[in-house]
Amino acid sequence: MIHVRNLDKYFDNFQALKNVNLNIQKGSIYGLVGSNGAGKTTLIKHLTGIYKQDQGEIKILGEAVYENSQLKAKIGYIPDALYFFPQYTIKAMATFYKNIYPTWNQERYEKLKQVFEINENKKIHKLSKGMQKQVAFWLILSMMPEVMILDEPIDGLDPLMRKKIWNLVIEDVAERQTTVLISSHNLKELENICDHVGIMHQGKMIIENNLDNLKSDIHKIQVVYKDGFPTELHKKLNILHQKKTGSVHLFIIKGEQEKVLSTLRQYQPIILDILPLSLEEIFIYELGGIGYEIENIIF
Ligand SMILES: Nc1ncnc2c1ncn2[C@@H]1O[C@H](COP(=O)(O)OP(=O)(O)OP(=O)(O)O)[C@@H](O)[C@H]1O
Repeated sequence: MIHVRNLDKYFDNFQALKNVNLNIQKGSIYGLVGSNGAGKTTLIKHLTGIYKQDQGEIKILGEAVYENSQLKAKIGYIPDALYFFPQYTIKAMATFYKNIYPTWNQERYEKLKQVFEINENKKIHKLSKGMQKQVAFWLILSMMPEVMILDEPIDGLDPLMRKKIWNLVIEDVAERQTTVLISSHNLKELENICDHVGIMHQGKMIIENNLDNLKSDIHKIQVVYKDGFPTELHKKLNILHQKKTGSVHLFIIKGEQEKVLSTLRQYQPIILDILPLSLEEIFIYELGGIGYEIENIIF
């Protein structure tokens, strides 16, 4: 559905995107995460046809998106910095959308009034930041796009509204096989709704995978050995992080789970537990593994 191949983008001499690849299947909810300045918004602006790449290929529904207005009409986009026409009310903005997007669904717009509970005759620029985000979702959900691209979409929304909106997005994906890309620093929420994740850092896509596969390749393990941790294990395992509390060693180890466990078992541990690993932890340790200062990561 969305395929990006070897994408490069320069701003003057600065290379913001370096050989980026991205693949999103139809009906998938894809979480795009990364360190600050990694290139997420720049990538998204290519997917929405705002920027033209210097190198590489971008295909959405099999077509190039740049200067392709027919394809753009199938893509619903919530940018990180929202823009509405000055002086427009919600109703006027909805009419504008109705005229532009052939898939606009007035019935849905009317139904969603009950979810958002904002008077449609209000001028959008007079609404709070969070309410403006709600309006953006109200409009995008009513335009029934094939693809939704959401850049930091939940910033400024209260927890209840975030939950309501995610439910609407998930329902939409289930009913219509919408394809969704969400860029966010809120990894806890992304983890609950995404099936695939791409992690960016310094202009590169460093990992792209199904969330379950990502979790099956990295493990949090608590282990206790009678005579302390056998030092030779350091050579046999890909340890991304470790911490010792009393006799308990906590490790983040990359690799196939069975192999990791059998290696640890060779030295007869007294305790060997696998603990659940969150997307937030995967993000921290994967980036830590490529030399990014863990302390610098801002969520
Ligand atoms: N129009 C531009 N001109 C010059 N440099 C730019 C421009 N837009 C982005 N950049 C640079 O490209 C890099 C990537 O920026 P981008 O906004 O894509 O990052 P991001 O991953 O979305 O970051 P954040 O999580 O902080 O929002 C940054 O170093 C940024 O300064």
